[in-house]
Amino acid sequence: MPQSSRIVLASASPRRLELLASAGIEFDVFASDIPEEPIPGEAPADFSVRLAKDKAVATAARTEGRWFIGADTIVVCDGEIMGKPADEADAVRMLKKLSGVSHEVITGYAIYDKERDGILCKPVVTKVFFKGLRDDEISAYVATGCPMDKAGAYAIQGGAAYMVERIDGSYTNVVGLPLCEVVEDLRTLGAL
Ligand SMILES: Cc1cn([C@H]2C[C@H](O)[C@@H](COP(=O)(O)OP(=O)(O)OP(=O)(O)O)O2)c(=O)[nH]c1=O
Repeated sequence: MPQSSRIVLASASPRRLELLASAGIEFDVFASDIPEEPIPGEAPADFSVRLAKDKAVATAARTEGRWFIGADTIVVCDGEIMGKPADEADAVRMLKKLSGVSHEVITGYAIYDKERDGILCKPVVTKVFFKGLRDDEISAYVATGCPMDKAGAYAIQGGAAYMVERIDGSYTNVVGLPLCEVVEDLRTLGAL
């Protein structure tokens, strides 16, 4: 594939890589290093889209390629934006808050076309309903270490699968990349 037509996934997330690869798309991967802090008063969806854009554009500035995909996943529960937990105590706190209630998972994504200097970006929202969690379920799950690099301290595709009663919306969006939307946009842009 010529350098100029390459798709680049601007991410260190193994979940995003697996999802995009599962669609049969050829791409390169370069991790971005963007600070992930909300601006006071920033709406959750705006925050996730801003980070997605920053990841895509920052990676494009230092890497060969044409289309750069950035994404950011957050959990929003009762107005709180949950990124990755700071430590195990924070993971326990997050899971206790998610127990027995519904929350939103928002993945903002951006596709930056370096050649045209244009960007397409949007947030995708999935509603997730958790069963009530017992304290021993939470502590056993946190002890696995799995929650530590996941927004909201859980992985729907991993050890937290049994905690999810149902979802309303895209499953791949919860895992980290709304595949249906991203593939459709790549086609519309002429990247595929
Ligand atoms: C809610 C949820 C999140 N996650 C993951 C997806 C993301 O990798 C992570 C949220 O962190 P992000 O900051 O969105 O992504 P990242 O730091 O892992 O990767 P990068 O910024 O380099 O693209 O949480 C799951 O794997 N399963 C889930 O059920």
